[in-house]
Amino acid sequence: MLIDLRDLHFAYPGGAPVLRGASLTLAAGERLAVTGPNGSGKSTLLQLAVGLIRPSAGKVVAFGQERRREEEFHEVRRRAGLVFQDPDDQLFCPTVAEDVAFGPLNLGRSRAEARAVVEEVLARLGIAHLRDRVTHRLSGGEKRLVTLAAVLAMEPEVLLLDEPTTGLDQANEERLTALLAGLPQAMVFVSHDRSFRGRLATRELRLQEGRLLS
Ligand SMILES: Nc1ncnc2c1ncn2[C@@H]1O[C@H](COP(=O)(O)OP(=O)(O)OP(=O)(O)O)[C@@H](O)[C@H]1O
Repeated sequence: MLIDLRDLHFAYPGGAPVLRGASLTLAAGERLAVTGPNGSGKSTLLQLAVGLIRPSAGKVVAFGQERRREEEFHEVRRRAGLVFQDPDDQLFCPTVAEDVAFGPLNLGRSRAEARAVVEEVLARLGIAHLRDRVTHRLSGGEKRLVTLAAVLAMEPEVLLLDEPTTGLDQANEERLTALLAGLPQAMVFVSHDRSFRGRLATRELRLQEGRLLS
């Protein structure tokens, strides 16, 4: 099992419980869709999986080990790439090329290697033309594709995607669906888009009243 979330409980400070015994497993080769009403805790679940927040009860097991401390989650975040729901939470460099190169450079790749990865990933996503653009001036859909490029550039073993098609036009949604369907990585993706889920998911879970139901 790549990711194994066991009986997670979670509430934001001062808030009502969001998760009340949520469990999920992700095996190699799976593309698991998570659905559920607005505010049901789907983004919260992805953030728990990579340790950006910690459960009040339950276990996060990732890549064969239980993860509790911050250092234990560093490895999880290297191996499982999270694409945030809001691209502005993810992009922080002046230009697209710098944002996409940041991960590979941080993982110890040389400048030349990082540049090659940037070119390759941008081409795969059909956004080579955005390479030298100023990130914060991109459109919503363009930003989303750049966040995906930034995560794919790190070649994670698992992808965690929070509403990856929001803001994409039909052509880009088609391209993204084909790209994701062709990737070898297991993924968990949150999506309200039924047709996208239908085309990509190998399994679907619904988050309701704090628990995941199949
Ligand atoms: N940082 C935070 N502090 C306090 N409450 C939060 C925070 N983030 C989310 N919440 C609340 O926790 C609940 C779950 O939020 P979450 O974003 O996980 O839902 P979601 O299922 O992803 O929703 P959507 O489909 O609208 O994206 C919501 O009620 C939300 O308002």
